[in-house]
Amino acid sequence: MDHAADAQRTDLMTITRYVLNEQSKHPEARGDLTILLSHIVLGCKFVCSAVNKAGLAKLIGLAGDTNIQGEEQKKLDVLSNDVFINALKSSGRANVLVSEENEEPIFVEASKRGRYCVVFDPLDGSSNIDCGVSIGTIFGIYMLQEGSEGTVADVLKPGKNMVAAGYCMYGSSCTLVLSTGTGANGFTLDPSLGEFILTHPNIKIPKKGKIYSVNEGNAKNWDQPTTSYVEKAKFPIDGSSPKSLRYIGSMVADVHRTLLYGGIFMYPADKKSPNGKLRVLYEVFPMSFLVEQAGGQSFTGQGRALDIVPKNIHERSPIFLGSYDDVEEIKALYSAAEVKKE
Ligand SMILES: O=P(O)(O)OC[C@H]1O[C@](O)(COP(=O)(O)O)[C@@H](O)[C@@H]1O
Repeated sequence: MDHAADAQRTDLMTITRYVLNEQSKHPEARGDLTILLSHIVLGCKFVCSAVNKAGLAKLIGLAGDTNIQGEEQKKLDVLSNDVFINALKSSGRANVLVSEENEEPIFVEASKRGRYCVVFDPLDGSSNIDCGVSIGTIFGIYMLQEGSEGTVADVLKPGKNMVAAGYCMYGSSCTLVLSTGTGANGFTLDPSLGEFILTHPNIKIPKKGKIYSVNEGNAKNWDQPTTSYVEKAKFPIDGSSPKSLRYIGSMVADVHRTLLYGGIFMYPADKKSPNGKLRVLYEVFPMSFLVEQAGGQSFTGQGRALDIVPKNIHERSPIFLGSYDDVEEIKALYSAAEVKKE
């Protein structure tokens, strides 16, 4: 009998146990973050089951409204948004909420208010919802500033101020990747237990990758550094093999692959959208936080993504994130372009 394997098989590290262990290192937080995260996890489990049975439950298709981004809302967008808002409110630990689907911040009523602010994209990858391709939920968590009762100023802060971030991918398996500032860990939902179990401890992104991920359909509008980077990836001049292009069109799925396999994911600025497409608070920041925790880096074309000080809650930014060396390459191309301008 292989006792070690048995011990490992029976000693389940659930996400709750993991967060409780993390939280024990911060007694001042009184378990509040654990309670908040357990409500986010509940929301992910609900959305996972809704996504899995979307076709059966007539949850495919449009809801009939348009969100602040000008996007037609999908039924699952609206359902996921409601689930997370209610779960966060009922946690009693949330104060200011920012959702991709809501034009204004949501201020939790005083009786249920807590010390955390949550920014989230309830269902990312909308263009892939109806065809069953991997989609996900993205979230970032800030603590209220000292003495604040909870205002939008508590979330218009650099991403490096976040205390935790994560995403949950609804794909062939349901995987939640989380960081509370001490590394990034992946948990897979065991449907038979209804529990997220630690399956990817202490994720370390490969220092250099063989994959680049970008919507090449926008290539004609790219700036020079992005064009040069993709050109080099396809036609390397140093005798190395060309990189492979992988693009799912769901940021959660593209970043998840990048975290595990290495490489670079980018949504650059272009002539049509000079600030890129992806939103700083609930897409760029959480993903950049996780990538940095896994040993990679995240760049905007001008600087470190987590140093951005957002001016509004739906602000967009170009993003280049992934393996340390790959992002270094694109940073070098941007600084060379800067030198040329001078
Ligand atoms: O279709 P495009 O322009 O390549 O954009 C794809 C990107 O847009 C997104 O779908 C934006 O997110 P939403 O679906 O939440 O609006 C990202 O997941 C993805 O990386």
